Amino acid sequence: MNKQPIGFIDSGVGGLTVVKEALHQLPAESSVYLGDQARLPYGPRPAEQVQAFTWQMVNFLLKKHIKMLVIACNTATAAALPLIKANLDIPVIGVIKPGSRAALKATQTGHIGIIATEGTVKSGAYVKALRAKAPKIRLTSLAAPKFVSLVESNEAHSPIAKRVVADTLQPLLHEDIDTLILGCTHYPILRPLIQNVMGDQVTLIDSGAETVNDVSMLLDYFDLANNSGDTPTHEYYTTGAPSMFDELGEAWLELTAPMHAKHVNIEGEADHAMATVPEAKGKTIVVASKNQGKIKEFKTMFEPAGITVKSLADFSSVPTVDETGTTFEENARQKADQYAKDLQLPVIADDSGLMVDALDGQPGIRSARYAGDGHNDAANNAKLLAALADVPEDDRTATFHTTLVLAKPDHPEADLVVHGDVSGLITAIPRGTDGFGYDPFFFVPALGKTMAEMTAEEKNQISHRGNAMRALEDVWQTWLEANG
Ligand SMILES: O=c1nc[nH]c2c1ncn2[C@H]1C[C@H](O)[C@@H](COP(=O)(O)OP(=O)(O)OP(=O)(O)O)O1
Ligand SMILES: [Mg+2]
Repeated sequence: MNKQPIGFIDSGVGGLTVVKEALHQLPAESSVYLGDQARLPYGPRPAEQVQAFTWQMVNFLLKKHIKMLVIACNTATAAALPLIKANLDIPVIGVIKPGSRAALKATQTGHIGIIATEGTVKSGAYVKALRAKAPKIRLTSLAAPKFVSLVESNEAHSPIAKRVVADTLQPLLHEDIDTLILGCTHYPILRPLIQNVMGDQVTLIDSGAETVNDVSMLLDYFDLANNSGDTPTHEYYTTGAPSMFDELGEAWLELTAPMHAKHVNIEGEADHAMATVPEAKGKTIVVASKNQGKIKEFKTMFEPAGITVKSLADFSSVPTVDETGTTFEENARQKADQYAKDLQLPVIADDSGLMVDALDGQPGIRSARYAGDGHNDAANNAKLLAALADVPEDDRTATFHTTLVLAKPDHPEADLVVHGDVSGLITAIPRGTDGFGYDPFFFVPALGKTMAEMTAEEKNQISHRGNAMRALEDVWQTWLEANG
């Protein structure tokens, strides 16, 4: 789960056709949009220049901490997608492959038309993408260079637009194409005119809208979707005049509130890949644990800050540290100090457990070994249920506790130590399938759920581990930085 925005770039307002579909299909996602209207159109420009301009847009959006980049412009996708993809460590999506896929799905006759800017047509990107999947497919490409300026000058509904669209598409009418790819994200704004000229028998493919299917799938695949429940935010930037952008944007996105795009100058941005992108990149912390449930939770907490999280699973030869202490803190310190020494890396250790009031605080520091040595959540849970069999619902109060110790190699005196708790009730029947350990039995009244019924984010918001991390606030980042 990730609340950061998705970034969209285009030469102008065309990419808003992709945003429109994203608002519809992915209403929980935040977005940041940049249109390079000052340097539009991109279509007639040499590929090297489109690459340089695209990098400037990308470098601007990276500072907005985007979690994914959509190149919502066919010309930029054709010129720069592989380059940008190879240099960023966030998912990067172009509009050409999704459009091609949808066209192959739609065609019955096996003859597809493509209208696009000169740059896109010249690149052969659609032909390549379509032939890679269907070598024998018949393709007819046509450059429609005037369409972009019609849209950008807000002429899409004028009689001039009607004439230009009819004249431009003339050569396609003698072809027996049954599917036409709108290979520029500006073109869907002219869709009714294009459909009218081509006739109802021709299926129009909106490359940008198709792209949102890929965005949606990749959010799931990389576990990046925003399921925080927070209201999403949408920011719009243009290198041109915001008033024009707002007018076109509000109409196209059918916004009820004013748009307020901001003007930006991106000419000072690097026109190539930056050596270092997000801050804190390259910082690594080792979760000194073998418990996959804990490791996953720490990843959710650290990774949005650009920290690489490793665990003992990545260092199979490191000797196991026994928990011989009599308190959570002693155990957490033992684990943190020894693993930091052995690995010569900064580590975070967690010693945690469940304290049930009706059992005088048991199983406590023995939570992992409650039903005997070895880690067996099922046996531990079974023993807990048996121990509470005669305890009425209201008396089944309990507390989860954690002590976290962050240790630097060979400097135990500099350890950071924090504690966190959460109270709840032990249920008589397990509920939910997420989480780990005692989660299916730990009911949190405030949320009306057991911890195994919560998303990772929900659990972090209220859990002992989340509370302990919050107690460290920004300190841990400075601490980690100082580790070199
Ligand atoms: O959020 C939690 N949700 C459910 N159960 C939890 C949680 N937090 C701790 N627990 C349970 C698991 C284990 O039975 C014991 C911790 O024992 P503890 O020694 O700290 O961890 P562990 O042996 O599983 O892994 P390791 O020592 O490698 O970090 O408390
Ligand atoms: Mg343990």
